[in-house]
Amino acid sequence: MASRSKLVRVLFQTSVRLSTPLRSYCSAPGQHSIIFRPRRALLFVAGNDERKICKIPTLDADCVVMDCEDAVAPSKKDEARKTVTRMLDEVDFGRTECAVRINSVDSGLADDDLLAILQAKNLPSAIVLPKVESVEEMQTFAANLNTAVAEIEVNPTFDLFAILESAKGLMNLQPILQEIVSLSDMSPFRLAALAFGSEDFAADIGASRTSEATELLYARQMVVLAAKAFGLQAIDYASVDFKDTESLKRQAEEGARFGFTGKVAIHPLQVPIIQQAFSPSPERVVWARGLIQAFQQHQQEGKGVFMYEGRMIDKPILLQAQNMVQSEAVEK
Ligand SMILES: CC(C)(COP(=O)(O)OP(=O)(O)OC[C@H]1O[C@@H](n2cnc3c(N)ncnc32)[C@H](O)[C@@H]1OP(=O)(O)O)[C@@H](O)C(=O)NCCC(=O)NCCSC(=O)C[C@](C)(O)C(=O)O
Ligand SMILES: [Mg+2]
Repeated sequence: MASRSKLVRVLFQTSVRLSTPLRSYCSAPGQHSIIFRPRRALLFVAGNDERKICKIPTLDADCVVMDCEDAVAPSKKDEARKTVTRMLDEVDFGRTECAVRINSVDSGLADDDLLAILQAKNLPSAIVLPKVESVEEMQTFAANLNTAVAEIEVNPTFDLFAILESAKGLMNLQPILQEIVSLSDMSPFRLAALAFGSEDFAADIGASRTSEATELLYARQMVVLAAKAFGLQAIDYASVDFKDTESLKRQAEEGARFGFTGKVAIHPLQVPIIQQAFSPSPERVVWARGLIQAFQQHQQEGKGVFMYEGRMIDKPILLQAQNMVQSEAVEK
């Protein structure tokens, strides 16, 4: 157990670090900044599957999520923790960001996951927390992460991706997110993304999954709304039929139109399709640049609203164009 003085030091240092302004890459109108790091495809891989993890540097994914949760059988949890910890130090993931999905707070396994992962010299930049359902769980998670971080020499700050995957979690979404944001003032994490766990969610509400995903519509839109209200990236569901690349393209493009900023991937085949769907097309970027220029010109002439390429333009459309240009710049 860490001494109280070390815990206080960690809390103080963490809050100092978190007061540093973050770069932003896009923002919803009148809302907070959303973090700059593009996370179009989050490629999951079982934490105990060393062969697949070693392939990650060749796959050009924005982010890999090494999983200690549902991709790992109960009897392999310890093996997964050890493999993930070793892979963090041994594999050069190149441009791919490293995240680790720990087990849910109520599983009783999350603490051991955290303690194991924090033994790595190269810590992951993000922790993925599944099955978020209550404010109390978030308090437990923050306390346990603070304790685990107090045991090590370095003072990391993790991006946190919360996964919403139950009816209870959906009903409690706003207080949960509020609690995470306020806990992050005193903890070594910063809430960065809200993801939707469609498979657990469908099981929880007794829905049957379809390719059109109409049964998920309300929950997905709630996830996007909550993410935008809290200035977070919004990560859409995993399309589990990975051989059906045509449906994946349609589903990913729909997610991008809904306002999601990325999508879970489970197979290498899905990565380029998802990343393409969540990148603005060159034509749209040219359109956005022209619009921004025209907007500035009209502003100088004292006009707030004007026509551009046959469409009425005002401030919200300008903000959407700015998002497009900025996200294209960071994805390069
Ligand atoms: C489906 C599986 C078993 C088919 O695996 P396979 O080996 O049978 O497939 P393959 O087509 O033969 O694979 C081709 C090559 O790609 C490799 N490969 C294949 N997949 C990956 C991968 N992910 N990362 C890196 N490499 C991968 C694979 O090893 C192989 O290379 P090789 O011949 O040289 O060995 C495999 O793709 C896999 O394990 N995917 C990840 C599954 C996973 O992590 N699931 C949990 C996340 S989603 C989730 O939990 C739900 C959620 C959010 O919580 C909720 O909605 O509720
Ligand atoms: Mg799940």
